[in-house]
Amino acid sequence: MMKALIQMILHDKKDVLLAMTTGTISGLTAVALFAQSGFLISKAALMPPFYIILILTAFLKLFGVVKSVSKYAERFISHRVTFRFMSAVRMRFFKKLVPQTNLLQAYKSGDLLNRITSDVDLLQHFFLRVVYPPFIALFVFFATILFTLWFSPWLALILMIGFMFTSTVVPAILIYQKSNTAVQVKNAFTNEAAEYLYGYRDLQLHYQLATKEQSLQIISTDYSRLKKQELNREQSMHFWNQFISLLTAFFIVSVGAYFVSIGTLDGLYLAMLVLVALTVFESAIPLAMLPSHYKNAQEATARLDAIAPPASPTERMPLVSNKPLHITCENVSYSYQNTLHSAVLHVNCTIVAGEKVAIVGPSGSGKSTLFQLLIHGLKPISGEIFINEQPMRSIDEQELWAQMTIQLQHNHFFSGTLRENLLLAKPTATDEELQQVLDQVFITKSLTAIVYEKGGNLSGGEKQRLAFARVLLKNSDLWLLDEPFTSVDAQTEVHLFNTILTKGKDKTIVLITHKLIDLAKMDRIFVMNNGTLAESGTFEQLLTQRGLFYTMFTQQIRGDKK
Ligand SMILES: Nc1ncnc2c1ncn2[C@@H]1O[C@H](COP(=O)(O)OP(=O)(O)OP(=O)(O)O)[C@@H](O)[C@H]1O
Repeated sequence: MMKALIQMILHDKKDVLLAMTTGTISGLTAVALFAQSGFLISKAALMPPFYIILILTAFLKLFGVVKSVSKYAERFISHRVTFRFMSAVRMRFFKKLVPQTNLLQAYKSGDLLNRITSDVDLLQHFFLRVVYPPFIALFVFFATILFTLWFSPWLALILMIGFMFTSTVVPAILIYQKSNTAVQVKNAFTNEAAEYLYGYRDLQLHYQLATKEQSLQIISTDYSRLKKQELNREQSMHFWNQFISLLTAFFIVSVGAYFVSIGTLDGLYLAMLVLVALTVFESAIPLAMLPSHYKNAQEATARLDAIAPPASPTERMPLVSNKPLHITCENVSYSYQNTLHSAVLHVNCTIVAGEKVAIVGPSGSGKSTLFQLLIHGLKPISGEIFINEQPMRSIDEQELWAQMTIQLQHNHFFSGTLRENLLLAKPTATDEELQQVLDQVFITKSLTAIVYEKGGNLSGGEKQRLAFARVLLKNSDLWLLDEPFTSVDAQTEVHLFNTILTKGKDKTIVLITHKLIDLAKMDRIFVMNNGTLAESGTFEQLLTQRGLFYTMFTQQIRGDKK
């Protein structure tokens, strides 16, 4: 991705060039300003005609103004490049991140948050502190060394040695010393903090709060210590830079004084050359921190790359068919990352348009995984799912989801009003329409009722009924519902199940459920077991078959009677 970062920066070639030019002008005029001051002091001591002093002072003013204006322009332009660059980085990252619906399963949420915020933000230093400071330092030093060469090759050599030390030796030491640990510890700290916050209530109930707090405290102390070490290292690098600059000035004074004494250098220029040497190192100050910023950027990009592998280059096509949708699974298998067994294995099935299919099976048999595959939340590891003969993976996702009405096991509710949360499913719905669906799902709250973030003030059953209200509002031709009423009381559940059948009379419906009693009303039942589609058929067929469905059904009936 480092190459990609450079390419993103180069999108703004004109501004990059302008920032470098203004930065170089600012560096050069700073040197010229001090050179001129040194020269003016020496010249004034020789009592030249007044107009000479006047001209020299005018130049001093000119350099001062140019330095300030060019510095301002450099800051302005370089930050403009950085803002555009950051926006491109964020867009690139989010474009890859958003389609990966299973990210929270693969990463801890604290870790993910760290990558989204802190890793992306670390890259803001990439242009400002890594890419262009070396160019400016190089130009300014090169011009200053040439300038000094005009007066004395030896003094130019001293300046060059000083530059070599400050631009290569000091940063090289920093590269050698910098380790990855601070980033890793920071990550561990964020993870621990996120788990502490999410699990606060459970930890409290199990008397484990103090233990967790202790481990959080230990990681936090480790992190602070490492940050302090990093800061110390950076400060020592600044110190060495300053030291080299003063040492160079010292050698220039000593060697220059010697040359003046033997008459190979005019004493008039000595103060000027010393001030030049002191000033030119200012443009090298950012170089001390360059390796640290470079390494940070490298680590951040590696972490971002790890989470967001390049999107598959396959072109997504629109859903071409305008016939009612039917779904076909051909030998579909899926296994989760870092697991040995398949959650779904060699599933073959067809769901024809208008059909009502229930997917049932023991807990952990692969129902939800198959559901996720059907809604394109997961992509099969092998096999293919077709929508009207068109491979699902080739269809534009937005278009696909526009045709599907999906109710997940857990649905999100945003902080706002009930109305706003319902409009998500149908932005054009009138209040009358919204009120109607609320009545159909037996919600008595008003449309203006406040909903907390994540539906914190709603009961489990209310959340499910509101999610179902969204289904009724969206009302596309294909409904996919994953255990929609597990938290709803038995009587309301029967009503809502009937609503599915009446309102979805002409729809294709796929319903995952544990409740087997009412399934006679469904056209077909798929029975999952250990990831495979063990049985399929109508309610009567499956009962006559006396297989897994029959066993589950009789057990459930017995359980209900007890
Ligand atoms: N994110 C995940 N990472 C790894 N394994 C997973 C993940 N999600 C599910 N599994 C595993 O995949 C298998 C199928 O899980 P799935 O959730 O599809 O079952 P299910 O039939 O829907 O179960 P339930 O009825 O309890 O919801 C199980 O063995 C489960 O442990």
